[in-house]
Amino acid sequence: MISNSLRLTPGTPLTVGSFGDGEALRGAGSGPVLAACEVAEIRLDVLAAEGLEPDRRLWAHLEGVPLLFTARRREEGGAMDSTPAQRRSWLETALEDAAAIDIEVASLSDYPGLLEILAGRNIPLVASFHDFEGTPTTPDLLDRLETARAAGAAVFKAAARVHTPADVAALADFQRTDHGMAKALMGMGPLAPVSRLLCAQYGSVLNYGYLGKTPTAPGQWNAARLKDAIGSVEPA
Ligand SMILES: O=C1C[C@@](O)(C(=O)O)C[C@@H](O)[C@@H]1O
Repeated sequence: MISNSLRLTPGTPLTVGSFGDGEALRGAGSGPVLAACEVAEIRLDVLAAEGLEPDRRLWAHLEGVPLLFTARRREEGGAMDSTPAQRRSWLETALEDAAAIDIEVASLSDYPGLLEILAGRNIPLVASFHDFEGTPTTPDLLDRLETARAAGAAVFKAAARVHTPADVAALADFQRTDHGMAKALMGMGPLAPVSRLLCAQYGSVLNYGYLGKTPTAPGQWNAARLKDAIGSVEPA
C-alpha cells in the first residue's frame, strides 16, 4: 500500500504532479515528488502507450505519495486507443494503491459496478471533462457537474482550451461559484498558466502540473513551480 490518504477540501488547493512518461515515473523518488506536489497522478494510458502494462511494481517505489490514477480515453486526451475493458483492468490494477481515481464524466457508465467498489473502499472519484478545442458554456459545464455529482464524485474537474481572457474568466467564474461540491477548473494552451493560478486562487482543489520533462496537457506548469506559485499568492 502506498498512501491512501487524500483530503479534498473545497478551497484548499492541492498541486497534482502528473508523470508525463514512464521514465519520469521510474526515476522519481518519494522525497522529491512530495516536495513538488501533494498528489501524484499516474496516467495509466500513458504508460500503456509506451508498452508498459500497468502493474503495481511500476509505482511501488513511491512510498508515502498519495497517488491519483487515471486511465484516459483517447477522445479526452488519452495517449492511445483503448477499450473500456482495458481501461477498467488498468484501474483495477491500481485500486490497492489509489488515493483517488479519475474517470471522465462521459465514461462513468462504462464500468458497471466500479463506482460502487470505489465508494466501498472510500476512494474519492474525480469526475473529469476535457475540451481541447475551446471553453464550454456555463450551462454545459453545469450539466456535466450535475452528472458528476449524481455519480457520487468527490470532485468535478474540467480542463478546457482557453483562447481569450474572457475564456479564462469564464472558467474562474465557474470555479468561484458555489455549486456545493469540490471543483477543479483549469485552462489549456498559452493562457493555461494564468488560468491555473487564478482557478487555484478561487479554490480549485486539484491543480495539475507535470513531473519530469513531458507535460500531460498543453500549457501545464512544471509541478514544483506551480506549487510554489500557488503558495505565493493569496486566496481570492
Ligand atoms: O485531466 C487531467 C488534467 C490535465 O488534462 C491538465 O489539463 O492538466 C492533465 C491530465 O493528466 C489530467 O488527467
